[in-house]
Amino acid sequence: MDILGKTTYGEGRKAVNDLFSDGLLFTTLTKVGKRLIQFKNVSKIYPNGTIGLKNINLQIEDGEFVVIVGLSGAGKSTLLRSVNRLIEISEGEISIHGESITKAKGNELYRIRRDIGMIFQNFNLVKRSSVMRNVLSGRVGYHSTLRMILGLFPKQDKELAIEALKRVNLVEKAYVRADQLSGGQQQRVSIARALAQEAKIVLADEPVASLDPLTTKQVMEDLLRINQELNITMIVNLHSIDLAREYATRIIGLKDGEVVFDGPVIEATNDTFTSIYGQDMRKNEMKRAAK
Ligand SMILES: Nc1ncnc2c1ncn2[C@@H]1O[C@H](COP(=O)(O)OP(=O)(O)OP(=O)(O)O)[C@@H](O)[C@H]1O
Repeated sequence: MDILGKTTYGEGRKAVNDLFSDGLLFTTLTKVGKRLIQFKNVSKIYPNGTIGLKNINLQIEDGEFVVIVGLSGAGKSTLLRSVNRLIEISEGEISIHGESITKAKGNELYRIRRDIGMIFQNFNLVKRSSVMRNVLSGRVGYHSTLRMILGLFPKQDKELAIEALKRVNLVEKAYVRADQLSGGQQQRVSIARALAQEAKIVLADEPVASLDPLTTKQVMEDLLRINQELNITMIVNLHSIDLAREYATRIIGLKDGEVVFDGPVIEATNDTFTSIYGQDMRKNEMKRAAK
């Protein structure tokens, strides 16, 4: 059976067709070409001397669903946040589709970042604003600051925001205040914000860490659906081995700032996870799964 399940997949396909017929996301989808994220000899040493990353060399291809796993403190957030320079690396270079984000300045940096959406554990929404306003904030990179302060979003942006909300099944909440939604719904609003941004890459830093199992599944399914249907590259930090196995096409295991495993999900055996997490952690996870 398709991993998405027949119903959601069918609905998703219909949404894609609708978007094409509206012409809304047509430009976005036709712009999609081959992209990749490349880490060359990347290290990060924090000002207090802590090593965050040690000589990372990676290449992530267009459309991959990469899950980064590792113990707390292994360097997952540092790796993820270095992609869009939320964290500045100390050595090496990161390039995106052949352009160095490490060296980019001013408008060039702004333009590269516009293609990268970010999803946080705590959702990072403006809680007192409406869902719609939060989703529209994904468009700020496309307009002047003055226009954004005045909230003057063009009609096409509003249509894009509505389509993004439809994709995460939240269109009926468009004019509800963000803090009136459940945690899972708020996370799906942040996914819609990344869609409205027309991000080509989504970085998700522990996106389900504060959610219950059912909501976790909904959020992971949304991420998978936009990965598969819009070919948006996903890089997701997760603590759960089971979720990594279920959703990733590729798993990167980090330990003490170094890549200790990098391969397709099928090659990530129990021994692989034991080497990343240690014996006790792996056993705990297996016990939980058996319950
Ligand atoms: N701002 C900082 N200053 C100093 N050290 C830091 C800073 N941020 C992270 N570190 C350290 O860098 C290392 C990697 O941290 P990072 O947050 O990337 O790990 P992680 O795998 O994401 O952990 P978790 O799963 O707990 O979020 C850890 O030793 C951490 O203590």
